[in-house]
Amino acid sequence: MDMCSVPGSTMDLSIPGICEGYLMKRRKYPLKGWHKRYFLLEKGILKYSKTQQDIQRGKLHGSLDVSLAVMSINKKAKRIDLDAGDSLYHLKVSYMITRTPSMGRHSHRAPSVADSMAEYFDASEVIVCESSSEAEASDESGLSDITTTSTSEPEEGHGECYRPSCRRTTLPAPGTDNSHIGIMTILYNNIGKDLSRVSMPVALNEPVCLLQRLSEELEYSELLDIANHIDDPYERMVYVAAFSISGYAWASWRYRYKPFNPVLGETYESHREDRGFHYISEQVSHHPPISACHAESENFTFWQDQRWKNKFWGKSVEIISSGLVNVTLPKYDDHYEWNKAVTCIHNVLSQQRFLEHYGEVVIRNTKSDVCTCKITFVKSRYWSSDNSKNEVQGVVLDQAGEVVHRFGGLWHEGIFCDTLSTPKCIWKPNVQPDDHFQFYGFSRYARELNELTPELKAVLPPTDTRFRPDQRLLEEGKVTEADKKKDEVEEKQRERRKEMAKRGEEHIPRFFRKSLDEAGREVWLYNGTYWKLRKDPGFSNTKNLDLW
Ligand SMILES: CC(C)CCC[C@@H](C)[C@H]1CC[C@H]2[C@@H]3CC=C4C[C@@H](O)CC[C@]4(C)[C@H]3CC[C@]12C
Repeated sequence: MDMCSVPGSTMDLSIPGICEGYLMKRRKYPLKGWHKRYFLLEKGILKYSKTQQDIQRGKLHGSLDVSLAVMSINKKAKRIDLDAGDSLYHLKVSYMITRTPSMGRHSHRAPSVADSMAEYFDASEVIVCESSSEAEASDESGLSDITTTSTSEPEEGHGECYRPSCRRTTLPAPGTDNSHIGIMTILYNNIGKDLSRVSMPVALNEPVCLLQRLSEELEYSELLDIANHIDDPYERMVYVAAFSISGYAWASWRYRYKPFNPVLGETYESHREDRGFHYISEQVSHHPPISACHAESENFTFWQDQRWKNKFWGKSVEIISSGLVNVTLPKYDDHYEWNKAVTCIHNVLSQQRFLEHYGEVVIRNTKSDVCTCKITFVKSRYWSSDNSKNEVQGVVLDQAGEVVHRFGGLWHEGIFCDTLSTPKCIWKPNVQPDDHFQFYGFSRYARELNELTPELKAVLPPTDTRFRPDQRLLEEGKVTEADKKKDEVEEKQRERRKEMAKRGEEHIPRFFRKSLDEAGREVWLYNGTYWKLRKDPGFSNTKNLDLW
């Protein structure tokens, strides 16, 4: 693609001239499509605006230092991808002219697709929602309405204890510093390989696995308990939406370690009497990795199968999940389903790493079309101040598409809705423990996930993550031993696969079965046997997989 050629020889080492002209720039997530922008590349700095006049007037929409970005050319799509670490750009050529300082301006413009496309303003790309300011989301006065079970103080003198306060509040050992580990080197040594097959040093791990992380999406299950008692369908939707957003809050603290990949057949249960639900999950496929889960309570059922793809852009990784989340509320016979936002690990190779969610999440009630909900996780603009970070905005729409409720806030700070009869904060994350940095950025809830009490030990199947030895060693701070064990666990998994292949057998998950949903998508559904078997005859009396 001859985008910018300085007349003369290819060996011309003189300072390149200014390149300028119109390019098509992919619109910010989630708004698909392209819009035309005027770009100017001078001394390695790429600036852009809506028009040439705007550039001249210094009215920039953005600028970036190309020498610090990773550029990749997608010939087939005729696209240039620029990963600046803090943000990702996708550009397409429509027409570009070259101007060297000595040349006059060639301001001819070729007709292009750009002309036929609708014009959009960057600023109006997001739904403007008055109620979503940071100030309001963190307005203490509005917060008294939230009911949280997890922050309530324990009652004194309580006999049998399953209150959150009786669970452990810290981990046996703090996390070790892993900043010295060269992820670059690991990647270079594995060029061309499927990264999910590359064994990473355990020091990059946190002592929970993806099945446990999936269960963290239920940390704010009280929002569903509330939703199951709201007669008004629009208001009910607001609470379901807040629940879907609450599952993203961990990202502002959990960017330094990666969870363990569950081995095929690994299970994880979470029996939360204090919260009124029981959760079961299983790794049902290894390549591609798929984790299925199912939770039940008096007030809701919750299930999903998590499958995702990674896109590495040079500095950042985008994680695109394809499974849908499902929630039913028995009182109103509702069945909600929604997609997931994209999670981006910015600057994945460096210490400036941070996570961002963006994209549009649509919640539908498959049992009724009274209302739908659209949530936008706003992609932050790198040139704007920090307060646009982590913004999320949503609307509940009626059948005619009219807005009934608006809500918004920041996914790491809280969600406020001012269209309810009493405007209020719908959700606010629990306060992080003071020492969270030392302990992998774990919330109180996350610290409880891998706890193995004697009572649990007696009833869990041996495939439960809590028995996974390498993860346990890491939790205890024994990194060297954990590393060795991790190799063994992975080797054992490979052996098992080989054996099965030899026998021509296919792995059959134990608690989930493959099925098709109404839209014909492949889904994994709970087969209803886990809690029954646990009770009778008990997992110590059943045949279980030997995973480690
Ligand atoms: C190189 C390493 C140490 C950097 C840390 C990477 C961390 C931040 C990455 C590794 C694996 C990632 C997870 C992989 C899969 C999913 C499922 C998706 O539906 C939501 C995001 C989520 C939960 C990702 C969040 C970010 C994550 C935890």
